[in-house]
Amino acid sequence: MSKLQINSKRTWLASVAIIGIAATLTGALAWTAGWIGTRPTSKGLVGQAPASFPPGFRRAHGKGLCFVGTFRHHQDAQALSKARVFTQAEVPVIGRFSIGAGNPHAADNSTGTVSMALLLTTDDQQQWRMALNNQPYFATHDAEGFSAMLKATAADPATGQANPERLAAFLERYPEAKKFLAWRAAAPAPASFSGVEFFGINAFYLVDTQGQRQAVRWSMRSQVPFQPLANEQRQAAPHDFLFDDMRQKLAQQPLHWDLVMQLAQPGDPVDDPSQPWPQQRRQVVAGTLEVTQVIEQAVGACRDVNYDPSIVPAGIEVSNDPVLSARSGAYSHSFNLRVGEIGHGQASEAIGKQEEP
Ligand code: HEM
Repeated sequence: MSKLQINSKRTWLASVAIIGIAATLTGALAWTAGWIGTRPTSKGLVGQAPASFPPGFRRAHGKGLCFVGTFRHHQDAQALSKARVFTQAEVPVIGRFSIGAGNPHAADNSTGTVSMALLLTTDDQQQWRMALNNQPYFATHDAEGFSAMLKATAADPATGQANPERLAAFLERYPEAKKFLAWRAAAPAPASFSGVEFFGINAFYLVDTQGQRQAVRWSMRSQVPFQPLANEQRQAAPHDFLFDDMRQKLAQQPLHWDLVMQLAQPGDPVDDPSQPWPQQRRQVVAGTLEVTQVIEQAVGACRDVNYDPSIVPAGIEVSNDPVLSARSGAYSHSFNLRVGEIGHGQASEAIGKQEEP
């Protein structure tokens, strides 16, 4: 056996190489875990949400109402995708209406964001999960931009307004956000979930029986007209007006939304959710959702669902949109936290149980 020569050049070179490899691996681990650098992690993204709410609730969109319904495909969808949802006559749906606020006790007029989440399960146990908002596109091209926008538009405690310098610095880095902020300022608030069009925002691919892939973005377009709410009415609206309206409407009759696929053309930006495709792109109605009943979220099946939009069945594929993968990580982190709190008996309110005396 040869002896280790401490003073030899080879030994030193080998030591330097080993230290270098160890440092690179440690750095990579620290970066992946989010200990160093500015890359957003799931923990960091969820950490942006207000934290002082009761345990067991979603870290974003905490206030919600479960619903059940049925999805029925339209024939036109079959040419685009081989997914089982487009051949099975009726697919059961577990859904959720929510508002954008994190606080499960927020007033319904506290945010302009209203949302729909869907879980479709076909008879072969494949699932398609979606989480859609009333905004037609995302503010920024990546998830860092989402965090940066929350900080840049937060009210300065001294003035009650966004800090103009911080906002200008954000817009210099994310100029695409200007059109989103303008849209948000002008968009009429909804008087009801029932007339809202909900957008999936991120792009996906539909895959047909021949393996052909078509990039699409989808929305759930209501079959009843949008009802806008004037500012003064909105200020005076009761605390739970949006959810109470759904409880009342669905006690009378079902509501319907069409699943609309917008088809990209070559050159349309597939992986940037801040860039909507031209209005005139072909649209295909792929099916209709019938919502029949709402159930309170503390006891409804939607409570323990993680509506991760990257869970899609065969016949649908995710795109490389970085916001889609960031969402998947953030939802899973939020889900693990809230289900952990329920599992540890810390979340009596979230599961509708009285506190033990
Ligand atoms: C970087 C971007 C985003 C982040 C970090 C983020 C974060 C989150 C988190 C943490 C939750 C709670 C998940 C749970 O506990 O189950 C959530 C829920 C939700 N998000 Fe996002 N989100 C992002 C983008 C979007 C976009 C683009 C949309 C719309 C297309 C959207 C729509 C929703 C909806 C509808 C829910 C409620 C789902 C439910 O009812 O369970 N989010 N989001």
